[in-house]
Amino acid sequence: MTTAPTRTHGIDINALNRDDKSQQSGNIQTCIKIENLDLFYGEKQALHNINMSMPRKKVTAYIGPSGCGKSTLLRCINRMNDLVDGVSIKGKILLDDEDIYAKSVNVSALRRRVGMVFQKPNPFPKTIYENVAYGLRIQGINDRQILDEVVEKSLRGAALWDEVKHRLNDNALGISGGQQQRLVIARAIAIEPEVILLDEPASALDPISTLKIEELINELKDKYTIVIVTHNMQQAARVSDYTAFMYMGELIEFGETSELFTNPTKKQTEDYITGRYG
Ligand SMILES: Nc1ncnc2c1ncn2[C@@H]1O[C@H](COP(=O)(O)OP(=O)(O)OP(=O)(O)O)[C@@H](O)[C@H]1O
Repeated sequence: MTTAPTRTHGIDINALNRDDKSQQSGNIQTCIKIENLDLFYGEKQALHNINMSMPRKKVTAYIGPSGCGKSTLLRCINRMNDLVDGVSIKGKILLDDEDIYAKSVNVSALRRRVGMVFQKPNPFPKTIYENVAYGLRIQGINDRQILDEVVEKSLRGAALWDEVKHRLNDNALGISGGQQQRLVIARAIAIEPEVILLDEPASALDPISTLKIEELINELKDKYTIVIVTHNMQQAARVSDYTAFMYMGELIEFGETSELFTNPTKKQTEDYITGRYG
């Protein structure tokens, strides 16, 4: 009889993020479905026929070597690539069964449903309070009581409240990088999105701040569908339920993180996770 190994390819299998309850129930709903997606920057094709279904209230990680298209694919989910000159996109992305590239879609409304956090924390040069209240204010909500409640709830949701509750009127640029990144997450959740896109959210942070972001991701997935781009395979293994491995603009393999890291079906995936290239 063989015993399952506890470490494979440098990844601690026991540390893999597992959600036994939902897997046992088999009750996994799709939140985002990508169908036959091609993306071109001018003449150059950066994404080739991507197909995947990302489950609701789970964390999906995109991994792969530099330049393979992870950020490009992530940015398609809230149409951030629309802002890049010369981009053309074919195929579909369905959010709750609605094509987000349909002509009728209001892109601002889409971006309220699909929040995004970037690699480098980007708080506005305003107070901590006003950073979190920002999304409500631009919707015309100025009622102090409502704003107070949302600011507190969002900062608590981003695991930052206790650290900043006495300095809400301080400039957000004066807090640490790790705190700024949690503040940006608080700003994103204040408008109650359905999906949160995280583009290497911890790569500019120290190990303790990184750990806090990872713990936060674990808490946030109770409420939100999360997609994270990471260079760090250990991080993907720790925080995600599903992992997509990309290579040269193609989706090579997508599946449960615990499976993909321990039992990849494609040789390219195995080569990457064992450090043979990338
Ligand atoms: N705005 C742009 N204009 C032209 N080409 C671009 C643009 N953004 C990305 N690319 C190209 O598209 C390909 C995919 O880039 P992308 O940034 O999505 O990869 P990535 O996997 O996220 O890389 P990294 O891990 O280095 O951030 C690369 O060849 C890149 O040079």
